Amino acid sequence: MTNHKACGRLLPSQYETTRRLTLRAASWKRAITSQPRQEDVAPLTDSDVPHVRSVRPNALAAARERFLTAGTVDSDTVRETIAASWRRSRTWNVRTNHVELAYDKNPNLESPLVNGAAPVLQRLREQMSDDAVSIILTDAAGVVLDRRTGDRRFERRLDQVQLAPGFSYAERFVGTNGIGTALEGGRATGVFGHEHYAEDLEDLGCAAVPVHHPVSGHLLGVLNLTCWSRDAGPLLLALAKTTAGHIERELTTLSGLREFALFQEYVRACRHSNGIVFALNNDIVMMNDHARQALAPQDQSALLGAAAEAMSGSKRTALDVDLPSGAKARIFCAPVHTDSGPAGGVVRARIVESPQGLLPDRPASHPLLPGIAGSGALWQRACDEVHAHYQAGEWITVRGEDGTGKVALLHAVHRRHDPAGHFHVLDAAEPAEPAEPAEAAEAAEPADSGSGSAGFLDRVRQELAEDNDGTLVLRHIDRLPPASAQALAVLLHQQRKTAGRTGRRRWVVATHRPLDHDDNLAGLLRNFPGSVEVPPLRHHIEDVRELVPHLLVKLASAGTLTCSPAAMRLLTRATWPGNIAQLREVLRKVVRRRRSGVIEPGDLPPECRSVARRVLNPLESMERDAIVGSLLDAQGNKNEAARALGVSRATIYRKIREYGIELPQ
Ligand SMILES: Nc1ncnc2c1ncn2[C@@H]1O[C@H](COP(=O)(O)OP(=O)(O)OP(=O)(O)O)[C@@H](O)[C@H]1O
Repeated sequence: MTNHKACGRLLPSQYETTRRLTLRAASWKRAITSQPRQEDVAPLTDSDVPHVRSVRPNALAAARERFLTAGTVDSDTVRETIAASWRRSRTWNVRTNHVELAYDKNPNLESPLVNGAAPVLQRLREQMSDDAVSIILTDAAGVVLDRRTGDRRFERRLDQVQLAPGFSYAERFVGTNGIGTALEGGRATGVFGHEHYAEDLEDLGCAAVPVHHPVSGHLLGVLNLTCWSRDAGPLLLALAKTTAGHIERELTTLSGLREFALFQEYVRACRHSNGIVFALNNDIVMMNDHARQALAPQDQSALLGAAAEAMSGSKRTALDVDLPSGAKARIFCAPVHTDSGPAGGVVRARIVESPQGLLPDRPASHPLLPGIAGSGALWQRACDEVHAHYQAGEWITVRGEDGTGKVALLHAVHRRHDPAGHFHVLDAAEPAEPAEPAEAAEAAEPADSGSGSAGFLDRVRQELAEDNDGTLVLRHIDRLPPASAQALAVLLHQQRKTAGRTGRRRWVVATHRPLDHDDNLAGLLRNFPGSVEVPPLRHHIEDVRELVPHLLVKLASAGTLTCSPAAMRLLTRATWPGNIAQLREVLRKVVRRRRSGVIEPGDLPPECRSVARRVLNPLESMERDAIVGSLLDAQGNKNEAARALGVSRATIYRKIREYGIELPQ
């Protein structure tokens, strides 16, 4: 154990040395106020500000000891952020008594982050003069890229704990610490003294703030300030936030110049080519219409991947790429440079071979739909059918279990053709707004009393009366009482007649669950000549692999959250009775606790733990549904269910075991 650690442990009075703290605080205040645009500093929240000053350090040390020996956390002493990080550190089996890290001898020191941050770090270093504070920049994996320290003794201390260029301070290697915990939580984080998981770090205080790309929002790295724990305080975090803000502003300027240069080259290439053109760098992809039409999504990804690799050599390159569809493309990559470094590159591509023989630039068979994910056969069929009905202007019903993505699919088709057009959803399940008692008594139709359907009919009437083109979705029409369904049928019938006369084109779609019998809705359904079925998620379970990253990007916004193979295995084996809506809800719960890093099985809520033993193909999951349905009809009597399905008793027992079917007693 070093002397410094001994100081941190044995001399708690040092924590209270206000004179020294005041001196440091004055120096940091000077640095904060001398930075331009001070008004941009984000306000400190309770959870940002360490309360280690109000908690006695030996109480914190005792709380840490209790956690390490008994696994219990004293919530009065330990902040929730720290307790959560301690638990993660324990799951990763991080050593508590010694810091020894892997060394990356070639970290990327030419990245836009390093270039953009350099002048900001230099400015701050000059303002901090000889203070024992280290200004540290890491990449998104926590690998230290740049470290600037005024005080030699303090610098030697950081070398001892390998807080030095090339070493990763990710939580999974070091446990709770400013850099790693800020990366895990995706937010500004201070970690002070005994809050560190590793004993070696308990004499240090760190304030770390994630730095994001100003255009893509991707996490680029972390700006971290480290000092002796006894000197640390809320101002350290304020200064770290200000500095991270300045780095992001530098990046905005640099990336604006780079992206503009890339855009100019892209437009030039599009003008001179009537084929496929891409432009890309680490943060953005531009693609012409020809590329979107001619290539299936998986072929686009393969081409982009090959082009990105080819351009890492920063020379003009031509190469042939085998695509997942079986086609072969020839790509020509031209890197684009600016004074401030590489800006990406422009790629022109030609399909030179296709599975059917020579068929250049074969159009993609499925339309690309914005904002949704999924390429499983049943899901694609639903997409194609809805798309075809939209193009024909034919009114349809879209049926499917709750949360299968009916409205999401309609919105995507609408956006593909008419992105600026009017898209309106009226929900029959939504309660009516409360009316004034007198009005309500007058307005209520006898059959609708007590339901929200009167309000729904009014909203439909009002929407139809407005002179809009675009798309109108009537959601959950199966929840309407019979009289309201009839009234709606009359309303829509009149609308169709009027539209026929005036030629006004509004696409009306109704969504509902699968119907056992449609007597109540028969009149209403006659207004919709077409009908499309959206499959339950378990029938296109392979799409979970596409849906998870897609939904995580939306839910975690700024953070970069990925799913480990083990967690993905659990997600693809769950049965998802609530379909995509349930998957989204599960991921939302995960994101609430973790904004970046990797999702492990332990991060998933319990509903994902009871799963089939393997991924079922669509046919198998339909078979499982049929068995479950008939078991439910037969109140769990397996013989009766087997008879109804026309299979033997042995078969139904085998299938129940194979599919892991469990019915409530
Ligand atoms: N293919 C998809 N890709 C991405 N997100 C999707 C997809 N399908 C559905 N979602 C998301 O899942 C959630 C539920 O989808 P949506 O509301 O469209 O389902 P629904 O079938 O219309 O629901 P309901 O049965 O309640 O009417 C939404 O947040 C939606 O954005």
